[in-house]
Amino acid sequence: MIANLLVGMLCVYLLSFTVMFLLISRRLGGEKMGTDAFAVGNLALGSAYVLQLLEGPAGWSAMSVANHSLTLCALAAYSVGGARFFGRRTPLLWPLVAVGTGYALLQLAMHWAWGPVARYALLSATCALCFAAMVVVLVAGMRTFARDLRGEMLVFAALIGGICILNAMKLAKLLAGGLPALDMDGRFQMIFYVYMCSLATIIPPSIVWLVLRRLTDTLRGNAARDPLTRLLNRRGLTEALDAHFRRADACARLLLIDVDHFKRINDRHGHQAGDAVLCAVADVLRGAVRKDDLVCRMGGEEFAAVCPGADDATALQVAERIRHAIASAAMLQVAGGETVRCTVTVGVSGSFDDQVTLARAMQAADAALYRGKRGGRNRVERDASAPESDGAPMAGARILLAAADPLS
Ligand SMILES: Nc1nc2c(ncn2[C@@H]2O[C@H](COP(=O)(O)OP(=O)(O)OP(=O)(O)O)[C@@H](O)[C@H]2O)c(=O)[nH]1
Repeated sequence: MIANLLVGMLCVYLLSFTVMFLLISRRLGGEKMGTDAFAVGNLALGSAYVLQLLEGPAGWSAMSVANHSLTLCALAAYSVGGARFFGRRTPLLWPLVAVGTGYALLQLAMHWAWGPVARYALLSATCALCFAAMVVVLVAGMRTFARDLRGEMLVFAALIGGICILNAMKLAKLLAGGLPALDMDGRFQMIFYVYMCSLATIIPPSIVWLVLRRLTDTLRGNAARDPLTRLLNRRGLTEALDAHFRRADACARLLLIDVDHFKRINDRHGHQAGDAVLCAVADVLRGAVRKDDLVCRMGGEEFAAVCPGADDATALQVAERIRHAIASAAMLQVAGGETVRCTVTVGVSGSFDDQVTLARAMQAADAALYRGKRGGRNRVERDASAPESDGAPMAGARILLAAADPLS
């Protein structure tokens, strides 16, 4: 009686979360993060338990065969949901049809060859194996595809490990005592369904939490990135620098990088070509800086690179590397075979070590950049007010570099 009540509660949990997952997946539109598959999984498992309530004591009936097949389909749907959550394009419909039909035929064969106990034992053994495989995938995922969700994967692995053990115990009981082991008033079935109810209470909201976490991470990432080039934007740079200054008190230097005569590229080749050139510049910048440097699009055709821990000499080297890399790169091939090239002028600040001194560094780099523009473009200028420290090899306040301007 109590076990039947628990199964009834299970049906309510599972079916209400079916609706919840469906609503979330509709709301998410394109990137559903597996919520559609989780809805199908819950629907299949909820329906299986409804059939179990309707079919009465364990035995042979079409309802029981459908119940076992739906249970297996639910496991397949949850696996597909998990794979989709982690970005794998996994089909849902044909695996479910294959699992459902294949398992129904297998049940018939088992029942015909070895009788009803074998059919129930097959379900417990298959479930135990599937859950064990899920635990292995979750634990492996903690080191590979789900490194950012270690805690969550551990909790899922522990919960699923529990139901795996209970299924293995059910198998042992069935093999030892036959169908009476599945008596719904027995102690074991009570424990089994209390555990299942706990799982149904904990796992679906945890999946909703995972989806929420992914969404907020994506939103935060989008708010911190420039949509055209996917470089950090000003806000992303400020946040990244906050995090850097919290971790280390080493100073940094700022490079302001402005594409020369960018308006001419737009005017000559169109705004779309201009956008493509900005993306190509962003790619060159990514490749020209060191691993720990931050690259950002400040807006328009202006970019910035922050070099944490760099002294004057290093910052100037990075600036010159960037200038040279951009000047030598073919940015875009336009109709008629013409190659679009561009140059940049770079203003290098003195050192800064927090947000307040960053604002000053920004002004100084901007002033240096302005001088570079007035001085003919395609060059690196350093902050004239900053003392030449750290053995910087610059003799004067500025370096003027190969100034052949391909656009002038
Ligand atoms: N294609 C494209 N153009 C942009 C974007 N943002 C700003 N621009 C254009 O960039 C041009 C910047 O022009 P200016 O500020 O005169 O600078 P410039 O032509 O690069 O000249 P100097 O900086 O003095 O060398 C303007 O024509 C803007 O419309 C963008 O996202 N895409």
